[in-house]
Amino acid sequence: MKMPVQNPLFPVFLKLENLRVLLVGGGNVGLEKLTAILRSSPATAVTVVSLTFLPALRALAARHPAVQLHVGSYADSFLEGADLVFCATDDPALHRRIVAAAHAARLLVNVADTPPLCDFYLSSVVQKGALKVAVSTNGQSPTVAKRLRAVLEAALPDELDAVLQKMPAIRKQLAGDFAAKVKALDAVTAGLAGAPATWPPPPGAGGRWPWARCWPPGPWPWPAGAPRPINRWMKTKELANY
Ligand SMILES: C[C@@]1(CC(=O)O)c2cc3[nH]c(cc4nc(cc5[nH]c(cc(n2)[C@H]1CCC(=O)O)[C@@](C)(CC(=O)O)[C@@H]5CCC(=O)O)C(CC(=O)O)=C4CCC(=O)O)c(CCC(=O)O)c3CC(=O)O
Ligand SMILES: NC(=O)C1=CN([C@@H]2O[C@H](COP(=O)(O)OP(=O)(O)OC[C@H]3O[C@@H](n4cnc5c(N)ncnc54)[C@H](O)[C@@H]3O)[C@@H](O)[C@H]2O)C=CC1
Repeated sequence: MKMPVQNPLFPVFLKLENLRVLLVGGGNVGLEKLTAILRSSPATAVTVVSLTFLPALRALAARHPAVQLHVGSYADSFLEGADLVFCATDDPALHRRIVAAAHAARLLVNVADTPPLCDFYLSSVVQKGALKVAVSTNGQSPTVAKRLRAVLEAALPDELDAVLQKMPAIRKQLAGDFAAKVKALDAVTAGLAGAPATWPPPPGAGGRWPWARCWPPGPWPWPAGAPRPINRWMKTKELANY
């Protein structure tokens, strides 16, 4: 029997800085959306249309030269030249009109607080240097997504970025055909995923993500005889110094 798909959303990482974004609404929710956009993609050309703007949104826009503020009411003409649309006003009827007009122009729309009207959702974003992890709960609980972000942020070692910075150079040094390179890269990075787990987890660890709580990895020196935590992140450190 076919299992139902729990989350049919298709994840992609957009080059948002190559696109033009229209954001309608300059209040609290508009500020949240603009913050999320600029945190990941600070050079994005965002046009914000709103009757009023929160001072914090004006301040954020002032720090990002590609953001333009238009004081006034939304009009369909703002959709011309937009690639992606965010609705964040306090007017649900306006949101429905914007979605209809945007869809007529084959544009994708995100409507704050109205999942059924969204073509895409925002995610909670974990960032460590070049590494980016996006968390989606399929709209079930943004709060759980936010909590998971914090868990992952704490669990992922800072050395991971050093590893990522080194990988292109390592890849360049490898000889052989594509398959041989994949094999060599798999071998170089085996420590990231391969260290065998110990069970039961060490004291202080537990719950669903014992390894996540093992970072930093427990007391030092580790008590004699106590089982070692999973040491995949120690391997990461070694690889960072490769
Ligand atoms: C469907 C989705 C569409 C979209 O907005 O893209 C959506 C919808 C709704 N959000 C609501 C409320 C809250 N949203 C947050 C926070 C975030 N919401 C985000 C995404 C999403 N929110 C998309 C699904 C994401 C997923 O799949 O998990 C995050 C991840 C990304 C971002 O927005 O940047 C960001 C966390 C960023 C971070 O910190 O990492 C908090 C918590 C807080 O603010 O602290 C609350 C209050 C607590 C609560 O209700 O949980 C409500 C109810 C409104 C009401 O009750 O009136 C709806 C509507 C509904 O659920 O019906
Ligand atoms: N602030 C929050 O954390 C939450 C908000 N909501 C809901 O989300 C909606 C938005 O909330 P906020 O951002 O706090 O409201 P807000 O009142 O701070 O912002 C709404 C913005 O929309 C603009 N606007 C209204 N009509 C417009 C039009 N025709 N053209 C252009 N701009 C227009 C206003 O000028 C204002 O800047 C509300 O319906 C609210 O009930 C729901 C949950 C939490």
